[in-house]
Amino acid sequence: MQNQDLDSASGSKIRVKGLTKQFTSKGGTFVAVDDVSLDIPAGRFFMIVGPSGCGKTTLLRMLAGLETRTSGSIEITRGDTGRPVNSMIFQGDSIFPWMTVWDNAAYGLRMRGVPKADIKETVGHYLDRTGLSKFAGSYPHQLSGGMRQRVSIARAFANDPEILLMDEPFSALDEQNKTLLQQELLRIWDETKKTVLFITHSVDEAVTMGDQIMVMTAQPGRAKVLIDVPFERPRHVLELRARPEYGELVYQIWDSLREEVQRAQRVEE
Ligand SMILES: Nc1ncnc2c1ncn2[C@@H]1O[C@H](COP(=O)(O)OP(=O)(O)OP(=O)(O)O)[C@@H](O)[C@H]1O
Repeated sequence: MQNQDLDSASGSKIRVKGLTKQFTSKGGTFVAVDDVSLDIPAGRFFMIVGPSGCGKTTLLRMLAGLETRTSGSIEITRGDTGRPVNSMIFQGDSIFPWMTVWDNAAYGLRMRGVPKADIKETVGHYLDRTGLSKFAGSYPHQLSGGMRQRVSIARAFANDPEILLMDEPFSALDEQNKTLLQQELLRIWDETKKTVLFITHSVDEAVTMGDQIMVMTAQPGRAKVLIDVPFERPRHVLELRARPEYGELVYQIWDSLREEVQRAQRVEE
């Protein structure tokens, strides 16, 4: 099933209605994502938090067109510029191990036949913004995990998609690297204001990065609550986390998430 194009006059970048996904396994049929509806305007940094197994990745994969949907609709606004609809960044390595940093970052643009001079300018810009210029000729195995995720970020932004889909991109990183990459992503995002859907397990990450947070229920994954994040941009990660209002919002979201995490644990037991 193809995702449909959305009329740009509607003001929505992504509109999802009644999205549902059932999987069938040996044990029978179960509902992974249940009747999720979303209306996300262009330029929103939209976060999805929920307990393990609640269908976050399945939801993102349906938006990326990598997973069919059982019912419901997905509409995404597209310009007529030939840009890709989406770029994805995963938790693990989403870059090609046999390509240099430069070639990884340039991949999407080359595939689209973008003129060489434009590729040079765009890739040079994003390698600079991610601190990778010196490593342009390196291969992924020569880089740390944090640097490999920077390559993914550079590639995704260089690709200039309509929307960016991120599935726990920093969850495998240590705390220091995670904080650094969150700050870098915020800085790069501020320049482009792309529409982002970002999955995380971390309430802190959701509040630090997002404009709006959807908390999902334990399986079957439904939209439990939508919470606006009122903090101004540009954001400084550490300064933001020191603010009392930040702690209050984290607490409020945890309150909503706690019973879902407990419910998910009971399902697993
Ligand atoms: N291809 C598949 N076939 C059968 N079941 C699947 C498939 N993909 C996912 N599932 C199941 O659907 C449910 C939701 O999975 P999903 O990966 O979307 O959850 P998640 O919220 O992203 O989990 P986590 O936070 O642990 O990554 C899980 O029970 C998972 O086992």
